[in-house]
Amino acid sequence: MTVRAAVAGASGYAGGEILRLLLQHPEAEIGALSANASAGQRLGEAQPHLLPLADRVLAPTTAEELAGHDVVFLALPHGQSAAVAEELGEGVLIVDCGADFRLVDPADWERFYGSPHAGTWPYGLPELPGARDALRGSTRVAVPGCYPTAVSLALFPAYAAGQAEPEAVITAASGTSGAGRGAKQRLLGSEVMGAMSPYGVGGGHRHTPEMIQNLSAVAGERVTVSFTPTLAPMPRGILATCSARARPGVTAAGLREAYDKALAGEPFARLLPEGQWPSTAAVLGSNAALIQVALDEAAGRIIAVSAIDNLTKGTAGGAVQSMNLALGLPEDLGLTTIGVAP
Ligand SMILES: NC(=O)C1=CN([C@@H]2O[C@H](COP(=O)(O)OP(=O)(O)OC[C@H]3O[C@@H](n4cnc5c(N)ncnc54)[C@H](OP(=O)(O)O)[C@@H]3O)[C@@H](O)[C@H]2O)C=CC1
Ligand SMILES: CC(=O)N[C@@H](CCC(=O)OP(=O)(O)O)C(=O)O
Repeated sequence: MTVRAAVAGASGYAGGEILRLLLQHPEAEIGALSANASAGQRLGEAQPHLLPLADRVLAPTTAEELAGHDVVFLALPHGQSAAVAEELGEGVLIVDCGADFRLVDPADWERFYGSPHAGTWPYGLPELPGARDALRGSTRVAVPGCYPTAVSLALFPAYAAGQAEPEAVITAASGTSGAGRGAKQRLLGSEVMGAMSPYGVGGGHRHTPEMIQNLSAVAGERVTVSFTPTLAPMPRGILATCSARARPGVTAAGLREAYDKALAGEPFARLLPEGQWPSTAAVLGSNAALIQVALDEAAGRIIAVSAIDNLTKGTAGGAVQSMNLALGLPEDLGLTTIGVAP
């Protein structure tokens, strides 16, 4: 089965990572590549690491350029996907890496993104209960945000087993590529190198409602989330440290059993051996999510930590994994858990 794929936003970080993965996917054939201000340029100017595509010229992002493919990946700024998707119509698989179709509640969308809600598509985190079945055969996929990917994978086993109280406190460090390519003052080398800094503190980060949505669906009750993101001086990677009060009677052995059960057979979400903790260095360029959990008995809290590559499992790898499911291909086709180290 040959899958002809177009990538809109091919000059960006997410688009570049999708192309890196598609170049290694045995069934993918790369069709149209589009961008905005860089339309007309060679892809090699924006993505010098993608040598086989270096001479391909970026087209403008229009429905005409993106038509005639089996799958269209949208790696565009928030709010740009809905119009393109509507013009492409039914009958083509659209995998949206933006936030436009992730949230169920329009009020959440309007509050955090400030525009009318476009709708809700099947959510591209197959590891969550029920998500894999919803993705099979779907023609639409909403790829999760990078932080919600890391956090949901770290905590859902505790909520699925009814072991955590419905309040989670999360701190996550992200590499700077999470912010995309656009110039932003807080991302200047002189600001980022040698420093770690929080942002979006106090419930203001737009990924908070997405985490609440995911964890509440698994818990069967509303889970509150206090989320503090921090920017780390590295290009890629997220390390999420998540904590929730343990329900009475939870033991370290019972907690580990719950994680073992929830992650059994998962090709990419892995519970590490006891005593070994996740590190972003171990997932560089890999689609793996490494997870570890402990019970802090003195504090009565569950501590779950996950590491992902924000551009791979956190975006493009999750997008390709979901594409495979939607098209009936083996879920792990073209994806790897082998990282690059040191
Ligand atoms: N970076 C990450 O870790 C993650 C990103 N995502 C999502 O992926 C999407 C892309 O992010 P990212 O690659 O980081 O961003 P970048 O800023 O690196 O890239 C944005 C891309 O969109 C294009 N573009 C910009 N404005 C428009 C427009 N008005 N119409 C059409 N195309 C446009 C740009 O083209 P040009 O270069 O020509 O301006 C570029 O190709 C976002 O929705 C982001 O939320 C999701 C999860 C994680
Ligand atoms: C470091 C950094 O700035 N990260 C981005 C999150 C990137 C991401 O995954 O989010 P979306 O797909 O929702 O844009 C941020 O905090 O806004």
